[in-house]
Amino acid sequence: MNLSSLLSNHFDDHIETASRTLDALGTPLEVAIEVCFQALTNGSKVLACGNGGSAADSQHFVAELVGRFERERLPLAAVTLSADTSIMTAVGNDYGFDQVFSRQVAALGMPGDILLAISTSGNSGNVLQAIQTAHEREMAVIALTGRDGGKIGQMLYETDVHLCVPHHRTMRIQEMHILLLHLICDGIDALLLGEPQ
Ligand SMILES: O=C(CO)[C@@H](O)[C@H](O)[C@H](O)[C@H](O)COP(=O)(O)O
Ligand SMILES: [Zn+2]
Repeated sequence: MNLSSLLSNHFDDHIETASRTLDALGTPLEVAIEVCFQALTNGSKVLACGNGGSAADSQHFVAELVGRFERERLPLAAVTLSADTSIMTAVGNDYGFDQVFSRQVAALGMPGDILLAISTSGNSGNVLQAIQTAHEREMAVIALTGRDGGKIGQMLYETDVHLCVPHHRTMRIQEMHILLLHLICDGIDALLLGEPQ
């Protein structure tokens, strides 16, 4: 086992994937920033969800909106749907795991709000149900996926934003997702505060 070549292959693949992601997703990423900016400055909010590493990513993103990213600004309205263990266990236990996010979207989501849905496969049942409920609530959806976008890619509306990372490995897709989420934060700050000095 040559660890050094294993690691260097990862770095090479990461860099190459970042470049392909910019080519593939630069335009929809700009749209995602505009959609978030419009909603957050119009009194609407972002609800974010995902499983496993994507649950952590949704919390990370929400923390940067409610707290701050790099510069001082007003707090922005965002809630993660994967952090409340009482809701997760009660809804999971009483209604099924597929409803742990959709139930919260039904409770909190208003027309004009945004659902930020994260799934590397695009096939997690609870994320699919959250998107369906968001559509019923007249919310816009920003979906972060990978591979071929899975079932999420097939259920999004034209007005939604799909950021599908062009890679097949979960780890690499997640690495690009956190980059995309940081760039959404930076883009929102640029629209709110102007270009960084
Ligand atoms: O972080 C990782 C793997 O890097 C895992 O925790 C991963 O997020 C979990 O297996 C998720 O359940 C995968 O769900 P999804 O991305 O396919 O929606
Ligand atoms: Zn992981």
